[in-house]
Amino acid sequence: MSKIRVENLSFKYLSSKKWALDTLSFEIDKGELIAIIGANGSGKTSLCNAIRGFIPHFYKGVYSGDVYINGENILNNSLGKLALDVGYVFQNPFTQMSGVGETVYQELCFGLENIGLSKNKIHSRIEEIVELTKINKLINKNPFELSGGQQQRVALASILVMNPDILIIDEPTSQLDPQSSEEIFKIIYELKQQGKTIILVEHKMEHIAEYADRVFLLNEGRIVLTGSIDQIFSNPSLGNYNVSTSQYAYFFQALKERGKNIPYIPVNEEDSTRLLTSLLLKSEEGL
Ligand SMILES: Nc1ncnc2c1ncn2[C@@H]1O[C@H](COP(=O)(O)OP(=O)(O)OP(=O)(O)O)[C@@H](O)[C@H]1O
Repeated sequence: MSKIRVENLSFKYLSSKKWALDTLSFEIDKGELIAIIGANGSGKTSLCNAIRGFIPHFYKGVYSGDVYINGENILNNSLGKLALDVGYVFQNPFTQMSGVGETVYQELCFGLENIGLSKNKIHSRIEEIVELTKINKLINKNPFELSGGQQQRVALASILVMNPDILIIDEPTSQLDPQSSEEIFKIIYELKQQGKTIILVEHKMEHIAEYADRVFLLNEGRIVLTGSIDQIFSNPSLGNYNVSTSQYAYFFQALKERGKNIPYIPVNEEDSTRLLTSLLLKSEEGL
C-alpha cells in the first residue's frame, strides 16, 4: 500500500478564480524523498496543505478528488489525527514555535504532553531527537533568542518528537547560510535513512540533486514533469517553467557548449567531482 495516494485532486480557493491544484494524481511509497519544485504560485504549498488535510479541512474552496494517507481518505480524519501521521515543518521556524515555553525543552514537551505521554516517555523521546538534531547545547535556551539556523533545527525537532511517519518540509533552508543549510539537509537525509517518507519543497537544486529520489515539477497546479533527478535536470523543457537546474549541471553544460568533450551532465557534488577528476587525469595524461 502506498503511503500517500492522490487521485484526480483539484482545488480552487474561495477567493480565487483559477485552480490552485488541477487534476493531480500520484503515489508516494514509504521511505521515498520527493522534491516538489516549481515557480512561485505553481501550487507547491497548496499541494502540501492538501496532503496534510488543511485543504479542505481548514482552507475552504471547491475541492474534488481524493487524498489517501496510509490507505485512509483524509476526509474521514480530523486535523488532529492527521497531524500525528503527517508532520509539517514551516518555511519560517518562527511560525512553528508554540511560544508556550520559556526553554527549548519546554517547547519540545508541548505536543507530547498534549497527547498524554508519560514524563519518562517524553524525556526519552526528547533525548533521542535532541541528539539527532544536535541541539543539546540549546535545550535550556529561550527558543526566540536563537539564531535562524538554530531555530530551524528546533522547529524540525518539535515536529520530529511527535514521530510522524510522513514529513512535509517547506523550504527549510530559505533563511539559512550555506553551512546551516548543509546541517539541516544532513538531518533530513538521516530521517530518510530511518524510513521516513519525506516531501520537500526546495528551491536550491543542488540539495534536491543530492538527496531526492523523485522530483515533481508543478506548473499552474499540474505536475508537468516527474522523474528521477537525472531525468528532470537534463530535461530541456525545465527552463520553460521558470525553474533552474543545478549549478553543477549549468557548469558542465556550459563546458559542453564550448566544445569540450563532456560525456554526461552531472547534477550533484559527488558526480561532478568524479567527472572533473577523470577529465583532469585525462588532460594530465595528454589524452
Ligand atoms: N489562501 C489563499 N487564498 C486564495 N488563493 C491562494 C491562497 N493561497 C494560495 N493561493 C493561490 O493558489 C495558487 C497556488 O499558490 P501556492 O501558494 O500553493 O503556490 P507556491 O508554488 O507554493 O508559491 P510560492 O513558491 O510563492 O510559495 C496561486 O495562484 C496563489 O495565488
